[in-house]
Amino acid sequence: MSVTTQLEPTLAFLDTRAPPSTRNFRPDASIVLIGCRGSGKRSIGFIGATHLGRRLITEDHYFFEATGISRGAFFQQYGSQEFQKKSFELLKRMLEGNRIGCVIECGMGSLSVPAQKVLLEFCNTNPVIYVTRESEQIRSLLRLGEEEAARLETADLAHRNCSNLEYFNLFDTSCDGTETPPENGIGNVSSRLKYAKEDFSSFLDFLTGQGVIRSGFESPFSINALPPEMRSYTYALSLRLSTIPALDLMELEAGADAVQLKIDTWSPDMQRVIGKQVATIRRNLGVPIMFQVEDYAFDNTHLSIEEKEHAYFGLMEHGLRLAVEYILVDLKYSSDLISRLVRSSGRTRVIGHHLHREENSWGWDDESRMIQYRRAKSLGCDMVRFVRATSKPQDNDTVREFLNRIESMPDHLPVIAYNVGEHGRPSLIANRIFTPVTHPVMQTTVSKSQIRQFLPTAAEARQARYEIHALDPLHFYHLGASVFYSLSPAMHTAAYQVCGMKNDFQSLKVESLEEIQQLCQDPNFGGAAITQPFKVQILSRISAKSYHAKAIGAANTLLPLRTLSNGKSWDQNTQTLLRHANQRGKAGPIFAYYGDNTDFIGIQTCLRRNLSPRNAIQHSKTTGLVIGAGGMARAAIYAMIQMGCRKVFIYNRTVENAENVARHFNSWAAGLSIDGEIVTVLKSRDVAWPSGYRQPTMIASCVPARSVGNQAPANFEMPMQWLGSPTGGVVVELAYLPLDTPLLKQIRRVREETKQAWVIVNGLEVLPEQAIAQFELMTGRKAPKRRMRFEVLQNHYRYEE
Ligand SMILES: O=C1C[C@@](O)(C(=O)O)C[C@@H](O)[C@@H]1O
Repeated sequence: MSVTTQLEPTLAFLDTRAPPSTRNFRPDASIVLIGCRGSGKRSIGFIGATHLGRRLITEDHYFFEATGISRGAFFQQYGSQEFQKKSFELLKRMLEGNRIGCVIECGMGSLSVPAQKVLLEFCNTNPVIYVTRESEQIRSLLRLGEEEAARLETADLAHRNCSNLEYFNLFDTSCDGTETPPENGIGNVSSRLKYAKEDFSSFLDFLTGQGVIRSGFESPFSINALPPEMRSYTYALSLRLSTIPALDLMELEAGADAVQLKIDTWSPDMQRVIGKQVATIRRNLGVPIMFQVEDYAFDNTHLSIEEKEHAYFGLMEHGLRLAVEYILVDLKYSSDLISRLVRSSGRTRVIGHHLHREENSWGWDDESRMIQYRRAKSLGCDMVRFVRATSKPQDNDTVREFLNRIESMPDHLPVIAYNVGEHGRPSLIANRIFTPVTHPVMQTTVSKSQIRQFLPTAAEARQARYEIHALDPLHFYHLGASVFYSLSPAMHTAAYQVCGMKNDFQSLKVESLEEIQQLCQDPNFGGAAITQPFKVQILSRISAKSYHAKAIGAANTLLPLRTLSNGKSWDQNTQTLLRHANQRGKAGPIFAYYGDNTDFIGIQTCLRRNLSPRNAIQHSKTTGLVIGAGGMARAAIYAMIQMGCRKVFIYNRTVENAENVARHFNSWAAGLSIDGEIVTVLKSRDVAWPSGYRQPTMIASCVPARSVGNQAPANFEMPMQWLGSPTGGVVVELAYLPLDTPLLKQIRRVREETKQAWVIVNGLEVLPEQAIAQFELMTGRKAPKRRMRFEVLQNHYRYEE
């Protein structure tokens, strides 16, 4: 094959058309899914519609509704020509009639040429996502022979040209039974597609732009509230595409804020490889991706300069299709090509990249760099990155001067600037945005690149900031009346160690709010996990609360508010709170507190993960049931409401406490103009399930399974008349001492007897999820989730009687 024919897929695309769309869609634009049979579009569509609360339209169903017969039957009855005509007509109508508010799954109709034209046009206004997955998986799912599979794959490629986005539907280990159940030995009907749910939901959050906007307003200390380039000192783990297969990406979590994915090899058909690795990084590390195509990717290709340029921009287009969060474009390319890329970048932020290799120029004083900065800005780049390969230590001093020059300009762009090479480290440590870092695992298992051997790890970079007192060691606590058995210290301490933080975390038994306040006045106080009986009471000592803590009426996370570096104290303004969030990690006098709630996040994460498609939430029909009336019960009710459930029942031994909780939520809901009573009390265990309501499919038990103080253990078992859901549901047990509570034993029994699909989530599954969110609130850094979950499993046996 000649070089030119090899290049065709990339070149043809770039040369003959304008970018397929600007990828700027209105947030409610309908999302269209296309792809071959077996790619998983239907499940993905279902996940997407549930996540966004939209209507799911499938082409097959639409066809059936319109014609009264299935596509197959229509084909049989009217022949191929008539079928093609009808199919096209209906596809067009389905798309054009549903431009907003839906998730649309296209079936086989999208393979015809006229349909692809319509889809291409749709790309101008709507996300059209090509869903693809591992060829072997499609083959085995559809039981195809080699030839048939090859034919399908070739036909499927046409989908790439009539879509503007691409989603690689990574194999989900929660579906094949190879995964150890999370509840370590208690036995479960494991939920399927739990990773796919998380992956595709975050893909959509990015596309619709909902994530950041919502977080900033609702919880200003959440790490999603500010894009990484606006946070202080962020790290980008540098990964080369070709080395990923040799790595266990799960091992690489270490407090990096992004992954810098360097495309270091090239072949004309590598889209699938890149798609798969982008999906793998997302699933394992869950941080934004910075996509960069290296010049040396083309070293062994014998391409001409022009062909390299085409291949480079072909890969960049592919990065945009995968909706990477950041894309780096080399400023050496022509202004035309760069602005074309910027125009089609949608929500992806474009970083103009400028690399200087020469040793003998004027260091960072060189005017050419300012020229490049201005050019990048005028071309519409969102950020600029300057990298200088140097062997002169004095170059580190001039980086700061260069940055000062830029930062003194009005409306300047965020700028990344550092030296690489033997003497580059001080400038890497001083750089504020996306400092490239490596990981200890890569230093040993993957051959070192010349530059990588001089890169710090995220932990080292952070430690260096402690040395110059830019960060202070802080004290964190777990505070409550009976905290002797908490697993929080183990989880948080392990996470500090992984991330190179010099904090400590201890559990302390406290008797009163005064005692809490006294402890938390220390200038080195970093934050506290608050537990019973203080979750509700603590609100009286908190000046600023997240939207969630306010709505729940309880906080489990207490954070200090200190004087800001600009001398200002605080006000309720979100912008001011974001500034406080950006000062995390520094000690100083405390004058007020901020409260948030992560219990609801833990519960919601577990409910979402484990709710089967048959029990997907329907506003008007789904009901929830919460046992208990403490802070955790409030969080459980809120989690269910946040997921779209509009009717939650509550039962508690002391009815009056349940009534207080119900009153709280009902007046909150009235303020949001939600009609009717959202929370209703079940007054006794003997009452029948209220008529007119479906049986609950989401249940959370928030009562201790052991005795607390002089209270007897709840030993709660569910009245059988409340367990009548024919489709089962999810039961979340919040207690984890003992792990196998009377309720869980009962649910397993019921499951055996009735064969109803009840999924059990035990306390050890929720606990790390709330702690992960809490660590992120407390430190502003991505939590090492795997490590925190591992600590729970390692340590809980110590507390079992
Ligand atoms: O309720 C809990 C559990 C917990 O108190 C623990 O036991 O570690 C930690 C709190 O953050 C959380 O809200």
